[in-house]
Amino acid sequence: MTILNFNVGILGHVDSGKTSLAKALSTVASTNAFDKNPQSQERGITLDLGFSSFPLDPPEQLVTAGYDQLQITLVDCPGHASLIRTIIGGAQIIDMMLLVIDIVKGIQTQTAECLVIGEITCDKMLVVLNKIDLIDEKQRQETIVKMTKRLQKTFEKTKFANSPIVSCSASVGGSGDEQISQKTCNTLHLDDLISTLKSCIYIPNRSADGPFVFAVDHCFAIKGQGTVMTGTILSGCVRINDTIEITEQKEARKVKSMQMFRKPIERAIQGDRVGICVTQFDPDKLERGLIASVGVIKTFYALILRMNKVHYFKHEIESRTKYHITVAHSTVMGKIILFNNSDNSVNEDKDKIFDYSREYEALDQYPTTTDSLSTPTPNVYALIELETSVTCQLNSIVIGSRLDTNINANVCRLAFYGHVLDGFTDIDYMTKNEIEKIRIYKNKEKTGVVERMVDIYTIIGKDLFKKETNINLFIGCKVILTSGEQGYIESSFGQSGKIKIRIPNGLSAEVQQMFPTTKTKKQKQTTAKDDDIDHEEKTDRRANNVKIILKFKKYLFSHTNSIVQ
Ligand SMILES: Nc1nc2c(ncn2[C@@H]2O[C@H](COP(=O)(O)OP(=O)(O)OP(=O)(O)O)[C@@H](O)[C@H]2O)c(=O)[nH]1
Repeated sequence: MTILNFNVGILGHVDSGKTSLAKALSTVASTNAFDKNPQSQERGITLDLGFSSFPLDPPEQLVTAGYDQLQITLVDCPGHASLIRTIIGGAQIIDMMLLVIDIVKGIQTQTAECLVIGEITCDKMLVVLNKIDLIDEKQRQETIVKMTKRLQKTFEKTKFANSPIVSCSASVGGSGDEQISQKTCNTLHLDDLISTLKSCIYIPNRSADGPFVFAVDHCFAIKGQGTVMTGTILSGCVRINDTIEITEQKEARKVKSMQMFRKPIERAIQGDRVGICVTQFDPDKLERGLIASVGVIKTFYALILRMNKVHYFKHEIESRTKYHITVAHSTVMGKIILFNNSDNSVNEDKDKIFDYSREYEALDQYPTTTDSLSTPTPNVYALIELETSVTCQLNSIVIGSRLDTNINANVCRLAFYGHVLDGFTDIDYMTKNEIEKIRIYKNKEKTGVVERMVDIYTIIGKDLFKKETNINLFIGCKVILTSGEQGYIESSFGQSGKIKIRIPNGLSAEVQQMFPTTKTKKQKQTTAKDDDIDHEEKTDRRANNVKIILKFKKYLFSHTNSIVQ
């Protein structure tokens, strides 16, 4: 028997009827489905992901592909704005989205955010106009047609143009803890919904190959059995007796038994929703997270992404700004540094990911940082320094958001999205090897002035560095004078950030005229009058302003001092 488990996320604004719809459609509920959590019941809102399922007759193309059963797993996501982290985590495991819209209210703030999450995480959407029972029967059809047209216009601009829109009433009546078997039948048009859903089913990627990675959404103990972790297999396959690693804890355990919606199973593959039972693991140690084949998942302290801006985000994405970074089921703070790929050969080939660790012949070929991103732009990359490490696999979806924005502000809080290309796995990621691993620099320019000439080959420069700058890092760096001469920094001079610059070809006669040479002891014993003149001249000459320009590249990470020219 080959079963395809197809994961359908139910997303939408708070109170649009997502949980009611999940209840109306499902025949099997998993542990936390339908707001069973006591806090959910108290507050009357969904606080966590709820999983439930129902079977469907497999459509023709599935049968042809060798599946004889189709199981739809519904992932009921919370709608409340403050729970967007959970929604993002849930959306990353779905094959298709059901976007629930209250027909009376139309598109609301979280409807729009859910649309963005859907655009980032999945390819198909089915829109459900819910609560049609609230519209007087005489006006119902007309209202449905009007709302459908309005939504079609909105979706035209998204990747979900031409998505089917169905209307229904999911209300099952009664309180939140009501069992499915007790549902009353005041639902409307659910059959239409189910047949449209069926027409949207496609054959998703389901491969048993590759490393086993499993996104855990709940973890609990069962007396006499062990600890059960429920979740969705993101890649690979798992069998009873396989050794798996609970990644954050770095603890390895053997799979004792497995269930898929209460039926024992021996083996499960990518896309399946299963409960995995292990022994001697304290369930309090894991709430959400990843388990995987040993050594597959890494803990990253910094991530490198290929990323893009969310179209609806009203502000610029600014380098050196902090965002909420959601990867897998974690949301942490991270500082983003944007960089561009200046390697033209890659720009031409969209699918080619440039090698940010390669050596380039000329320094201007290195990727360099950009300050901000105001519109969605291809070929933008980001380095994200995380405040708390995250555990994820390469290629995971990352969403950057400003969840601190006032939730009543009616604006999209999702700022950018991308995929993890690489990352730094060691807390000590500033080691030499790691610096070598990623060669991304920002262009810097410093300007100073010539204070005086020591001899025609040597000048003293100032205003280039602060007193506290470690000038040793810049020794040997090339500088250019605005009068045309080239030179290099030979050493620091004194304690106030001044530098001695060597001009191998010597200063031009014109520049020599401009600056007094350093006085010898003898010269210093001049009269006070002479000294006054000299001082006056110095000021005048400095007004001519021969500037010293130092161009260099500073390594991208904020806490490293590595520079190149
Ligand atoms: N009249 C009517 N009420 C509905 C319908 N669907 C849901 N409701 C009611 O709307 C309220 C919210 O329903 P839920 O299913 O909890 O909505 P939700 O979108 O899951 O809510 P959150 O998860 O908290 O965002 C409940 O009182 C439901 O009984 C419907 O089709 N018609």
